[in-house]
Amino acid sequence: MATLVKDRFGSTERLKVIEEDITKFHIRYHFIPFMKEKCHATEKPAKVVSNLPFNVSTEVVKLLLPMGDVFSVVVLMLQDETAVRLADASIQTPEYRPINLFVNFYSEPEYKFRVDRENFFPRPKVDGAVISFKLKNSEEYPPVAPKTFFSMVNSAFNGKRKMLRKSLQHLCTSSEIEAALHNIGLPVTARPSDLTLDDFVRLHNHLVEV
Ligand SMILES: C[S@@+](CC[C@H](N)C(=O)[O-])C[C@H]1O[C@@H](n2cnc3c(N)ncnc32)[C@H](O)[C@@H]1O
Repeated sequence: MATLVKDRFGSTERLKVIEEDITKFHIRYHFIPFMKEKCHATEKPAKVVSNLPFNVSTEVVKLLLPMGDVFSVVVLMLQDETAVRLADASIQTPEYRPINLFVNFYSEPEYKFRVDRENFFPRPKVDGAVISFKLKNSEEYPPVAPKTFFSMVNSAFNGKRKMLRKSLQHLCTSSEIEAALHNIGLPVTARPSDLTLDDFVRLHNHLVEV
C-alpha cells in the first residue's frame, strides 16, 4: 500500500508517506510542522480517513478524537456493530458506556453507511461501516477538566447497575451525591445509564465544589 501510494503520488510535495504504528506514532510532533510548512494559514486542519483493522478501533478513536487542533474530521471504517454503538449515545440502553460520553465530549459522530462483508477480501466474519467524527475545538468541549471528569465517569460505570450515590462514594458522601443529583434535577436514585453527557458534566461540577 505504502509503495503504491508513493509511486502514484510521490511527485506532489504535499504528500509524506510514513510507515509507523499509529498507536505508537507521535502524531502532533510529525504532523504540525508538516502542516505549517505545506498549508496556508487560512486552510482548515487536516482530515483523517482510515481503514485500520477492527481490533485497534477503540484505541484509535481514543487517540484521534481529542485532536481537534490538528484534524477537522476523522472518517473510519469500523466493525458495523461498533459504529452503531459509537454513533448512538441513547441513555438507558445496555450499550451506553463511557466511550459514548468520550465520543460526544470530543466530537459529533455520524454513522454514514454499512459496508457488507462481501466487499472485503479476505472476507471477514462481520460487516463494516463508515462513521465520521466531526472534531470539536477545545473551546467547544464541555466546561470540565477531562482527566477528573472521565475518572468520575469510569467510576460511575464500574458499578453500572449501582446507584451513583454508592458508586461515587470514594469521591463524596452519599448525601452530598444525592444533593448534587437533586440540584441538577435528577432522582437521587439515578444510575450512570440515566445521565446524558450534559448531566454528567453538571454532576461533576457540583461534586468538585463540595
Ligand atoms: C484493512 S487493511 C486496509 C488497507 C488499506 N488501507 C485499504 O483500505 O485498502 C488494514 C491496514 O492497516 C495496517 N495496520 C494494521 N495495524 C496498524 C497500526 N497499528 N498502525 C498503522 N497501520 C496498521 C495494516 O498493515 C493494513 O495495511
